[in-house]
Amino acid sequence: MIEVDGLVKRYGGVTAVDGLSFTVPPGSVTGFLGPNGAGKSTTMRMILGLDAPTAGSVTVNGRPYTGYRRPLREVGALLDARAVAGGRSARDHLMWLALSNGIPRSRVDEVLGQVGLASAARKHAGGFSLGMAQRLGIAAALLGDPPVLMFDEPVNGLDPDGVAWIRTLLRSLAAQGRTVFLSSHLMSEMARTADRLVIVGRGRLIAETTVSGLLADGGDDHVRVRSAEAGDLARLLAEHGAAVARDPDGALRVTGATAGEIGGLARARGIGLLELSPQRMSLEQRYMELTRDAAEYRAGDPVPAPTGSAK
Ligand SMILES: Nc1ncnc2c1ncn2[C@@H]1O[C@H](COP(=O)(O)OP(=O)(O)OP(=O)(O)O)[C@@H](O)[C@H]1O
Repeated sequence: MIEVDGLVKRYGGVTAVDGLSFTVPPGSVTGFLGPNGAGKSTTMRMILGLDAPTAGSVTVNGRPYTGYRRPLREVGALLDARAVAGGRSARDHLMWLALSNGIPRSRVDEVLGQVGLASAARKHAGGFSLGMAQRLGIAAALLGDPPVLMFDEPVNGLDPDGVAWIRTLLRSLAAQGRTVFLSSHLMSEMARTADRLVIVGRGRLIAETTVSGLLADGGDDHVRVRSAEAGDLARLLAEHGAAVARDPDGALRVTGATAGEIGGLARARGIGLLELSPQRMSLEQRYMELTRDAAEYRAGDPVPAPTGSAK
């Protein structure tokens, strides 16, 4: 369990984290989401005691991370896959970590096998591809068999096989009852990996929810209906208490009635339908809507087509 309480971090005039409170419970994968610059990495560094909070506190299984004598046995973390001394072999790197944390040497070969690096164990980590470096970082996180695991953007730069492998690994670690916390700015990735979501923007909490909860809160569900007798249908639906608006292409945008109810009313009145489709806001759209005001950098309007260009 990770408990973040009123956390604040200021760097000079920049407030990177601004009164953040949330909980990461065991037994599930919790995604930490937010646009670039939202304060995710800063928060993760404070969880690991690599940065001191300006205010507030954070505990891991009830104690500050820095209070643990053998921290790798409590929390395994991958913050920056490239932060491995390049001259060492993968095996030596892990061996050094194991010895300094009182972890049996036999764990080194175990975790190298688990992440698929057994055949590269004696190669210099400095020559590793990004995917291999990510795997080595994950091996280091798993080394102490810790109950809490934390990963900053673990799928960055990985090929689809690597992404699928990490997803399965994270889910199995959570299924074993561990606390799994990972950051990403990609909602699509989180939707497939996380159960719970902590969404931040400009250092503040925007939502602490589940993937299904976020979808259910969408609030913009409607039914799109097209008919050659759209005017009659719109009047009929309004008489039955539905709200009807027009899309630019002439389709009706109906709220307050299900697709089944609309179809039933139209059939009873002999009105033919050309299209009847329930519309749900996607997780990605919902996320964009929530973080719209929090994005630090946002693209401007699309570049207009040159005038007089052929269509
Ligand atoms: N050491 C530092 N000194 C000054 N400002 C910093 C420092 N570290 C982070 N910041 C600033 O704090 C804010 C939050 O940065 P942080 O890296 O935590 O965000 P993030 O959510 O991890 O972003 P990204 O998705 O781009 O990695 C940013 O405005 C960043 O410029």
